[in-house]
Amino acid sequence: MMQNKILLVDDEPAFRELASRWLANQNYHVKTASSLEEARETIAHFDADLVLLDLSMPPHFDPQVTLDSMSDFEGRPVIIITGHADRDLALKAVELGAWDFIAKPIDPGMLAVVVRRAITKTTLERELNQLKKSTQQAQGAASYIGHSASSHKIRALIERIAPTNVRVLVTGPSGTGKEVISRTLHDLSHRATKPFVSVHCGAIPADLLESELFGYVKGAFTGAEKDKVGLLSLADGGTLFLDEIGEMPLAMQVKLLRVLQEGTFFPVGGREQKHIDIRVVSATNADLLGKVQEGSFREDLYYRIKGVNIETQSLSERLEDVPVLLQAFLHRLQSQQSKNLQLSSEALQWFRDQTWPGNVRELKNALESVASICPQGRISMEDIQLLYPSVDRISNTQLISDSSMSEATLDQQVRELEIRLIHHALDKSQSNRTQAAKQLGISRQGLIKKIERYGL
Ligand SMILES: Nc1ncnc2c1ncn2[C@@H]1O[C@H](COP(=O)(O)OP(=O)(O)OP(=O)(O)O)[C@@H](O)[C@H]1O
Repeated sequence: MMQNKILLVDDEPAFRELASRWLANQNYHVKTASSLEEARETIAHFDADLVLLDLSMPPHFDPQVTLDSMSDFEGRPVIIITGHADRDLALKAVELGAWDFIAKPIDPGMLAVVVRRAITKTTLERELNQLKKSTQQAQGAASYIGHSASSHKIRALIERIAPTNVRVLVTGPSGTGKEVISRTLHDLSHRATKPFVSVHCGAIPADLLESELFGYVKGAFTGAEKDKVGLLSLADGGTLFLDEIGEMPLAMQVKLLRVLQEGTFFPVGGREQKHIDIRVVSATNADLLGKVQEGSFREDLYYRIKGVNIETQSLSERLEDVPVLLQAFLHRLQSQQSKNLQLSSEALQWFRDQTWPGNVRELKNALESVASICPQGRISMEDIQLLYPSVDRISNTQLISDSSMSEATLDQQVRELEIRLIHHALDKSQSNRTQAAKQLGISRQGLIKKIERYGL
């Protein structure tokens, strides 16, 4: 059976010796440290399931310093060892996230119970995380939905690069799933159980961005009444998602470059250098190279963040994704609203016929709005017309059954019908021939030939 690992941190040699021998007899693998510094070094290569931490440690013998150091053992339960006089501090430690405390002189029976409970908790949490990870891995990049060749390619790329540490730049129009891609890269990586921290570089005012990212120390500026941990530290071990990176102010770009080069930074007003281990995934809908050329984005930073580039396409260039996206969103809505939702064939056609300049975000919002006002489960054109009063109700089926054609020959009818369908598709796609061809289910070349043949 696998032995659980315990790190015992205490400056009293006799206590270390006795307690570690006793725990080893209980079949735990124990390592000891006599100072906080030694504890930090040990934990770097000894993946302890539990830390037993004396509250008063050299060189400071200041319990507050020990409490501050608890973040070094993050992800593992910490049991505080106290003298009787430290009871209030021990309670404070529990408030700050310690699993429990135990007072000296230690009762071995009590120690056994507290240690076993804490280890059971870590083991269960690890199993749960493992289970989540294997479910996610089994699904692969399925959360990025789409049937088009471009969507298949994106999923394949995500699955290939997610397990690596390579930096990724996701580019493409707004609402095309850049954040979905970034999140999936994280979920399929070995960092999945650590945080995914998303920073919208354009939404945070330039003068606040530095303190938001790097954090600050008490007194760094007016109003800094206590230390604040920045987003970079919160993302430690996980993924930092820099959304709209093209909007990052130039002064901040220099500072970010240093973090990416050295993996270190100073909180605002602080002297203690922080080390972080993050994977950076950035996204933009701007032309970043264009920004480099015009001087508003640093070239060195561009090459630092670029790593692998994943490029999304606008929805109008991959209209074949619309039905499968609708189906997935309907499915999600169904489980949220616990009502059976369906699209009538006319409604489905309407969704397929739109150009969706806001891409998947707009498609999803439109579906959600229409579904929310649909009285029964079946979404019809009446529901759509309530929200989109200018909707053109001419559907392809109606075009085909137009009675004014019934007297003409079959060839003439086909010609008339084709001309009307082509006009309809060109109107809908604002004369974009590629999109119109897709809507009609023919190649672009085929459409151009028909346009020439009919003199349109
Ligand atoms: N391929 C997709 N599969 C599943 N959901 C998608 C897909 N593309 C977009 N979405 C959904 O569309 C919405 C917008 O997606 P997302 O925020 O990832 O786009 P974005 O490209 O990052 O947009 P922006 O550039 O405006 O930040 C979200 O609700 C997301 O779930």
